[in-house]
Amino acid sequence: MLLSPLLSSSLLQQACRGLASPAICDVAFNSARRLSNWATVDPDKWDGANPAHAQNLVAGRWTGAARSKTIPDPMNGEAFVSYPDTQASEIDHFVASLSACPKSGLHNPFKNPERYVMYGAVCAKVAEEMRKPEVAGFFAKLIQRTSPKSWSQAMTELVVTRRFFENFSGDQVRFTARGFSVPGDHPGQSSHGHRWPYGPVALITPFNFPLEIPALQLMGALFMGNKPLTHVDHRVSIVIEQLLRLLHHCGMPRTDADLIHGSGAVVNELLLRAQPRSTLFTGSQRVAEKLAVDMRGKVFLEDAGYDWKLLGPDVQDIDYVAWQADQDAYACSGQKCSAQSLLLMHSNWRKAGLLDKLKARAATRQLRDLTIGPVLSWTTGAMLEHMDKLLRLPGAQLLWGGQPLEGHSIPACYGAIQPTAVFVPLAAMRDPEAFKLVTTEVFGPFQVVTEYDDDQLRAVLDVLERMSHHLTAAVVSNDLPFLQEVLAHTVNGTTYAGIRARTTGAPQNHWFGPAGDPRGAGIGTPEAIRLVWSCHREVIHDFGPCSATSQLKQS
Ligand SMILES: NC(=O)c1ccc[n+]([C@@H]2O[C@H](COP(=O)([O-])OP(=O)(O)OC[C@H]3O[C@@H](n4cnc5c(N)ncnc54)[C@H](O)[C@@H]3O)[C@@H](O)[C@H]2O)c1
Repeated sequence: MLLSPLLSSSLLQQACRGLASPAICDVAFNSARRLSNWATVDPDKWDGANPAHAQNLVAGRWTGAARSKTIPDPMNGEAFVSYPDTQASEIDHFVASLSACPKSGLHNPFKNPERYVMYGAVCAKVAEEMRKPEVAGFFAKLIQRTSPKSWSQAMTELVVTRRFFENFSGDQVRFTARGFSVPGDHPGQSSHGHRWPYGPVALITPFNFPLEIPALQLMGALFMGNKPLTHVDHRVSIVIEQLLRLLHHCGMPRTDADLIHGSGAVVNELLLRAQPRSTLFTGSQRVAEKLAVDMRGKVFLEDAGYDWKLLGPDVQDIDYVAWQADQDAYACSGQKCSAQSLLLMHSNWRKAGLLDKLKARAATRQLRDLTIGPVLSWTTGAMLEHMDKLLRLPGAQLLWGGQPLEGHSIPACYGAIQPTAVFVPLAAMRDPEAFKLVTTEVFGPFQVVTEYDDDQLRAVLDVLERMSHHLTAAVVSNDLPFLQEVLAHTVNGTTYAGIRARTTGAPQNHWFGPAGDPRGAGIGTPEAIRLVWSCHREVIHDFGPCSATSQLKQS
């Protein structure tokens, strides 16, 4: 694959101009001048010579730390963000701020109910701001600079976030906190189920969706009356900081949420000391399992994504299916927790030429427009080493890719490889070690492809049964008995079914989260918010009258 020789901020401008409408691009690069004074980053002048300076937020005050660290620009290695490198010795304020929130929360159905309405108004105002092209462009640019992805992917993240704010405008926050009542046994008695806050809570999210994931979870926590301590991966946390500044501008009380930049280890120490009553963690399986132990089970988890797509026997709309498969595997350089990691195709699809179509699509991805780009949590060497191990399995072969990207200045701490696919025969996956290797999540532009015949559906279902994580899945078929069979024997929390099925997408209008684990969280919808950010409290009203007969009946 031939790549453009220079990659820096001008490359990002090309990336934007390559895909967005001209009007949106112009505002994206002239946004800072027209933003209100809440923003502290100017995307027009943001580079190593003019780095952004991130700040922590604690008890309503923006603060720093004794030391600071810098983040390399993923496109050229220039130190383009400095952030407070908060040490364990500096977390007292955070502990005190979180501890100041009572278990009954900042609001609940009996306390400060006007705050439900207030958050509906804040959402309406934020949505209004995000509809302004200069604000949309500002956030899309921040997303693209910190977690490089094509302009259309960055803009989609902004749009999903904006629609979420639209969804929860007006009375929708209080409707989300809706309870129920059941008539009692005698006059004056009725039982009422309420959605109750946990009070002090924590929220930890990764780098790949710097705006959408923390924004949706942060707001869910706030809607239900909690006080969240927020931590987003330090490589991208400048984005949520800017959103918090916009939220304050739109009327959110400054003391409602805290933000800590910096290392996960310090946040771990902070959680141990502050003991939030619930923690939502989105990120790797390794950290998820550690926090589950450290927090004695008081966690909701959205962890590793090893997601599969099963192409049924009925070949149709092959160009659409190829386009969707390419998007699912390689958009955002494969750094979506919902990315297609394993493609299981019925042999009819191979015969119809699907692999050639997929290979041709992968070859059109370019660094120039960020349809392929830096990988933030795997180095080039680690991804290629993993590929080599897979290629040593019996019958394995490289389908496409498998080379480092060339002609760029992406720093060596990050990865950069071509969109890659390795074929592994279904039979090879019977071996437990091979299965472990095949189902290791590579958080980059990497997928495993396999093939099955009519008489091998059981073997396919066995592979799916043996997987440990069940986030997204796609069953690409309009063959109803086939769909029925597969859906009946699988468990993924977000499963797409039908010829248009995908593994990625995660818009604000449907549940997104794993299934098959009682700790599994969800994001975005009223049901997800109720599950993750509130618990059930039953209040039984029993006001009387207390007649002599009712005393007799009880004895
Ligand atoms: N299931 C989902 O919805 C979802 C969504 C996005 C990403 N992911 C997963 O995230 C992973 C990619 O992100 P990563 O590898 O950078 O994740 P990671 O687990 O290393 O980091 C995630 C977050 O945890 C923090 N952290 C790290 N160690 C910590 C500790 N000991 N205590 C508290 N916080 C700590 C980090 O600072 C970061 O904010 C992939 O596995 C991907 O599938 C899952």
